[in-house]
Amino acid sequence: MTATIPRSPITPLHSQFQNPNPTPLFNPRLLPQRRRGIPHHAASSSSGGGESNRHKSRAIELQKLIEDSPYEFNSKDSPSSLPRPLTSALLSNLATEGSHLRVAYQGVRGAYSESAAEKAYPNCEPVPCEQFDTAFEAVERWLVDRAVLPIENSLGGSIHRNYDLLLRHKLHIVGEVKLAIRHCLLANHGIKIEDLNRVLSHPQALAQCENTLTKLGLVREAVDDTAGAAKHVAFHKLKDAGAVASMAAAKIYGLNVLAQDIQDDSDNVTRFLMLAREPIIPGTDKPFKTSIVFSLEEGPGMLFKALAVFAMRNINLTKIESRPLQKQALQTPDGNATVFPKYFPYLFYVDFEASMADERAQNALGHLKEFATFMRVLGSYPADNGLQ
Ligand SMILES: O=C(O)C(=O)C[C@]1(C(=O)O)C=C[C@@H](O)C=C1
Repeated sequence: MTATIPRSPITPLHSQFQNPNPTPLFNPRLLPQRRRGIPHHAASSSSGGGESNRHKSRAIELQKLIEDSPYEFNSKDSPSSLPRPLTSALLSNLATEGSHLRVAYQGVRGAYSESAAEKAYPNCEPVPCEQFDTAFEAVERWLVDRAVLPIENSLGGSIHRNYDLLLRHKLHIVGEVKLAIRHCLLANHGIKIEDLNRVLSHPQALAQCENTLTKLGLVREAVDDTAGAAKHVAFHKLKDAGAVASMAAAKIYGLNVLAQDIQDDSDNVTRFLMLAREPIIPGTDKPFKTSIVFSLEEGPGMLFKALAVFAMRNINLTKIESRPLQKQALQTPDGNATVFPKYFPYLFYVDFEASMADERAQNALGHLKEFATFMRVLGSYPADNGLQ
């Protein structure tokens, strides 16, 4: 059963954006060229100018970054201070520098995804979105600069919707961030655990607390996000319902914490992807991961053959996910009956531990392309090895 959650006071972005042609928050192509000896291609992607103050200050920030960059030189400089090429370190700093970035996440204030956005881009402005699709669309339409979305959880598994959306949209994975998820059981003040009949939360959160909720005999009700559940319980002053959400959500919505760390395993980690309109330049200066999606002809040993392109180059795979290609039912020519194919066609999503700048990765993908019916690189990005 899905409860209806009232809108946040700061209304989250929803899919039907009002302005069909929103002004880009920062479109490098619209900015004037750099004046002080910066090579054309560097200047065109980094200097300032814009309409709003926010836009201007963003441009100034980026201008300053370029001024501090190894490209800075003037005609009186000695040869040793001639421009040095951009390094991947500089570019990935640009990519992870959070100040003034607007970052879309799914949910309302207090959602784990908001914490993930703040962890990925410190000092960013997190922008709540109603659905995952909305966050993808917000980046594509320049309403925000990045999106941070959950992709898998150590207890609940994959967030399939986001795998499907990665393919449907043209965004690039520019990073990953892992967040420890510690769920609390929240209720209005004065309510005891014994008073509760039901509990509201995001389906992933409910799944991650399966054992505790079963022991308590609570009926689960799925809603869009954990913080939205907390908000609903507080807003409607519910007496028979609690919410599974974060400690942050308890504070924001003024709820009491009835139980802490109710997830089935104390090591509960969600991995989030950082998405942008442009890819980052892959480096080899730190551990990188690459995410791809491909499909194969039906036949014996095809997947084995596909995975062997990595094994034979000693490339470690960190994740494989298969998703049905969404045309499982075929109409007959008369349009009346439905023919089911003998096999469901599948898409395979694979993450591996190598940068696209690594020759082994290029060779592996070149090899895979020889027999894959479709292949796309979703992104090559620094690995988050912080939470293991
Ligand atoms: O509901 C939230 O707070 C979310 O950020 C969503 C979400 C998810 O989709 O997996 C994120 C992290 C947790 O695993 C539980 C829920």
